[in-house]
Amino acid sequence: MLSWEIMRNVEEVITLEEFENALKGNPKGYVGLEPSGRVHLGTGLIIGNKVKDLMDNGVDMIVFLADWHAMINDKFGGDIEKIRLAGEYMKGVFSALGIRPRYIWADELVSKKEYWEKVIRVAKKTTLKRVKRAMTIMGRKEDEAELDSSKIIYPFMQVSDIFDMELDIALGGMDQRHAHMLARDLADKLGYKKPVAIHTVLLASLKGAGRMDPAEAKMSKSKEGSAIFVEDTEDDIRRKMKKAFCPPEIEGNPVLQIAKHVLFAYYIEKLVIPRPEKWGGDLVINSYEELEKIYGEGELHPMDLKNAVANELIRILKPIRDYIEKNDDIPRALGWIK
Ligand SMILES: Nc1ncnc2c1ncn2[C@@H]1O[C@H](COP(=O)(O)OP(=O)(O)OP(=O)(O)O)[C@@H](O)[C@H]1O
Ligand SMILES: N[C@@H](Cc1ccc(O)cc1)C(=O)O
Repeated sequence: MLSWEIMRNVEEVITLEEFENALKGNPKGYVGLEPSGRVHLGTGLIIGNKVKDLMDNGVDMIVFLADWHAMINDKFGGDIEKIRLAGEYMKGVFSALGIRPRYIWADELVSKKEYWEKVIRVAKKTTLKRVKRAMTIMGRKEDEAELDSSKIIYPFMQVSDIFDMELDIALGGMDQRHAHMLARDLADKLGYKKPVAIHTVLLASLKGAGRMDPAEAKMSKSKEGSAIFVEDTEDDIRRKMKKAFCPPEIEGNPVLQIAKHVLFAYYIEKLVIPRPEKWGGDLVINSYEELEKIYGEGELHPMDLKNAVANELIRILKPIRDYIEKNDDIPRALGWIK
């Protein structure tokens, strides 16, 4: 039986049976990150905490710092030195969050001839149409390879990373499923280990998702105003929350999503909504389900919800802010703080 902890925030597992079997051995899993900049709630607290859940269940977890992939994807204008600094910074942030996995840089894999053999073998078994469709794993649309065809190589590399590290488990948000499905389809054909794919929910942009595809409307560091970063100051968090989209509906409400997938999933058992005595005094909500019910019935004002969520985020993220204040050399070198 899979525990609640291991399944929280997981949208799909392919397949559950393979996952249960893998956990009986000493499975090796990974999640890949482009060390391309700052860490937001999605990467830090949804993915980061899932890495920890898997480690707590005996999975040898690797955080793969995809420096070469970030170069292909034009992060820091393709400046590999800055990308490496950003990777070192991410390690520090994860450690401050209490997440201490093993780290492997893509640079270690690409230095081997056998790695490039895998890239070619994967490409030989993949149609151009399928690899173009897979470009959403790098936050790009199909036609973005028209002017820069190096982008076509990226999905082949991501699949080859999985094969090269002989992984049992590949973790990522729902936006990574094209890579994992391709790896699963090709594993048997090419004689490599077939990974179990675990996909987490995607936190929506603070601006709201509307009817957009969840992968396109996700909280992302590349989309201005969409994200709360784990190192945001108290003022940043309050300002962003104030502006956040918070409709009366539950569906597609980014503030409720943070309450559900970050706060109640990992950090709190009750949410206290501070309210003046004349409006009934503080409201104590004992579960996410209760919050959804009260909010859905219009019994809780969006502004009160936003304030309560902001208060909790400020408290949870305090260790990260303390860490950054003491270790600001990389953010300074990268020009994030002056
Ligand atoms: N909003 C989100 N909610 C949950 N997980 C996310 C979210 N955004 C990204 N992830 C996951 O975090 C991992 C790292 O993603 P990535 O580095 O692309 O994040 P990002 O900040 O959105 O980057 P970029 O904006 O440059 O595409 C991936 O597994 C991805 O699925
Ligand atoms: N495509 C992932 C990063 C990644 C790179 C290489 C991998 O092997 C895995 C993941 C992202 O954009 O977040």
